Formats: sequence, structure tokens, C-alpha cells
Amino acid sequence: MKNILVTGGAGYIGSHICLRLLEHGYCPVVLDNLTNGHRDSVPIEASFVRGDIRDRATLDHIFIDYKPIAVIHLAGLIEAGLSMRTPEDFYNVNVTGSQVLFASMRANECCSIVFSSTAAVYGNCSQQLIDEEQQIRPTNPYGRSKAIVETILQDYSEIYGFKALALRYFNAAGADPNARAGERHTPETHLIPLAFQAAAGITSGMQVFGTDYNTLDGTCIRDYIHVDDLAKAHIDALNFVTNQHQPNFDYINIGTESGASVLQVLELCQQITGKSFEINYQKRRDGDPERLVASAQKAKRLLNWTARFRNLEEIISHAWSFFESQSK
Ligand SMILES: NC(=O)c1ccc[n+]([C@@H]2O[C@H](COP(=O)([O-])OP(=O)(O)OC[C@H]3O[C@@H](n4cnc5c(N)ncnc54)[C@H](O)[C@@H]3O)[C@@H](O)[C@H]2O)c1
Ligand SMILES: O=c1ccn([C@@H]2O[C@H](COP(=O)(O)OP(=O)(O)O[C@H]3O[C@H](CO)[C@@H](O)[C@H](O)[C@H]3O)[C@@H](O)[C@H]2O)c(=O)[nH]1
Repeated sequence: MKNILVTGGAGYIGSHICLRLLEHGYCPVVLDNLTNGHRDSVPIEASFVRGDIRDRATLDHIFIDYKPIAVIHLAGLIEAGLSMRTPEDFYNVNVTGSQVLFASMRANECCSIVFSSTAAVYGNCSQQLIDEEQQIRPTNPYGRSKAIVETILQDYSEIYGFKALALRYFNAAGADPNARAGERHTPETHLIPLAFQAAAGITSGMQVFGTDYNTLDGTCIRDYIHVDDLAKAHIDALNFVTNQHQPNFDYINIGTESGASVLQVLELCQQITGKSFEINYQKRRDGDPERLVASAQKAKRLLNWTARFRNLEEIISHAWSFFESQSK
């Protein structure tokens, strides 16, 4: 079996990618420091190394012991809101950590990589469906840290021969349709799992950050992409980079092409859970872009990828099934 190094593979998206890799005959080798992931989120068939992407010795050992043919690089800090308070942590883990990883890749002659970038690189953008031609203008250090890593990968492709794809995901949501994996962050900051906590009575209600955006109901709009569709996009991206004969760098949006406002999501969460909860309106969260909805045409063109789950109700239902399975 071909080994694939999956940094951050014990996290929300990484654990779903591991399931898909195994289904496609690859063997994931997960490197994760478990700051935000869980050992038991990694499928038992996968190899697991507890360690940090900033630790060069651990990385070199992995390349020598497992000889991965490619890297899927997810490890990093993920909260846009938090990055407005502690930007240094985001540059340290996301940028410095990536540089240590890329140096180890070079030294060990593994030059194919799929990188977790983000819609947050776009920032505020007037296009209804954001395509990759849009100039990037991140509004927070998290988005800027990802934009910097994209630039590094472009340089490493031109200078060191890397074959790299940056996938700019929009908002990951949902859970494995068979509830084998799902979102388990502590503390939770994402909209949908927070709404479940409110519905389950774990918290006293929901806060809505900003009601004065220029949108249909004044709240922010996001494109919620099913995590299993995201995982599938990584298999397509992996095949793309490993089949390239020449050095290459590109970036591709991964989204559904439809958006939902914060209030629409909360309404659906109340319907699906069958429980209502209090909603408190707050001022805007610093660094939040108003609207992020993908054009997914480049993913279709280059990877022949399109989202299978297009119904937000179904996406939220999968997440709720996983949430309920955890509370039993
Ligand atoms: N969740 C989203 O909506 C979303 C959207 C766009 C991009 N992304 C990106 O996708 C990737 C995965 O996101 P996620 O939602 O699964 O987050 P997550 O926090 O669940 O997973 C990240 C994993 O990386 C690990 N990690 C963090 N720092 C590390 C380090 N220094 N060394 C080793 N491991 C480390 C964590 O323990 C965690 O398991 C991230 O790079 C994120 O920026 C996420
Ligand atoms: O309690 C809450 C939590 C969130 N929101 C709003 O809900 C929207 C979505 O927020 P959240 O779920 O925190 O996700 P984002 O900040 O959009 O960021 C996610 O989606 C990005 C891609 O768009 C990824 O890069 C990030 O890693 C991932 O955390 C935003 O408008 C938030 O202001 C609330 O109103 N109340």
C-alpha cells in the first residue's frame, strides 16, 4: 500500500480524509500533536505518530520509516476569530510549521503535496461566486498565514520542483454519513456544532456575530461544504499531483456554489434538532468577511470534482446524527 503523510489527520477534516484514503487503497500515516484532535479519530488501520510539524527530527523519522509518496498537510490553527487576538501563534504554527515540513520533504525527496488552504484568503470580495481569479485580500491573520504558505509553495514549485495543490476550502460542515467521524472541537467555536450544543441544552443559547452586514438578513453568508465531499476532493487532488510529470503549483476552491446566512443556518439547526434555543445578537466578530461563496468551476475542470451533498439540511442532519451519537 502507498503511504501518505497526513499532518493534522486526527482533526475534523483529517479524520474524514483518512477514511477516504483507506477506501482508495492508500495507507495514511498521521502526524498530529493532538492539541485539537483526538487519537481515537484516527482509523485503526492508519499509522499514528504523536508529534509536532515544527519538529524536524520527528518529520525526518517519518519520511525514513514510512517513505510516504505524498503529503496532505492539514495541521495548523484554524480559528479566524482567535487569530485576531493571538496572531503570533498562527504565524508560528501555520507558517513556520509548514516551512519545517517543506524542508523535511525536500531533504527526503518527497515533493508532492496537497495543502489545506482556505476561503479566508479572499476576504471581502464583491463577486457573488468567488473564483480563483479574484485577488486575495485576507481580513485576518489566519487567512494571511494560509496565503503566505501558498506563496511559499509556489516558490518551492518553481525553485525546488514541488508538485503542489492548495485547496481553498469554504466552511467544512457535516459528518461522515455513517457517523464514523465528525466534528469534536473543545472549545467549539464553529456555528453549526455550537447550535447543537444550544439545542441540547449544554449552553444557554446562541450568539449571532453581526446583524448589519449587507446581506439578505444582515448576517454573514458562508458556503457550507460537506466534510465527506472535502475528503473526496483530497483523493482527486492527490491523484492530480502524483500524476504530474512536471513541477506544478495551483490553487482550487472547494465549495458548493451556494451560500447560507448565519440566521438561516440557525433556523435549520432548530428544525433538524426539533429544539429551539435563544438567539442573542452581538456586534460583528473582528476579522469576519461578509460573504464567502465559492465558484467551484476550476475544481470541476481540473479535478473533475463537484460537491455530492448540495442540500444544507442533509449536511446539518449528518452533523446532528454524529453529535447525538457522541452524547449517548
Ligand atoms: N474547518 C474548516 O471549515 C476549514 C475551512 C478551510 C480550511 N481549513 C483548514 O483545514 C485544516 C484542518 O481543519 P480542521 O477543521 O480539521 O481543524 P482541526 O483543528 O480539527 O484539525 C487540525 C489538526 O491539526 C493538529 N495540529 C495543530 N497544530 C499542530 C502542530 N503544530 N503539529 C501537529 N499537529 C497539529 C490538531 O491537533 C488537529 O488535530 C486546517 O489547516 C484548516 O486551516 C478548515
Ligand atoms: O457562535 C457563533 C459562531 C459563528 N458565528 C458566525 O458564523 C459564521 C461562520 O463562523 P465559523 O463557524 O466560526 O467559521 P468561519 O469563521 O467562517 O471559519 C471557518 O471557515 C473558514 C473558511 O471559510 C475556515 O478557513 C476556518 O478555518 C473555519 O474555522 C461567521 O459569520 C461567524 O461570525 C456566529 O454568529 N456565532
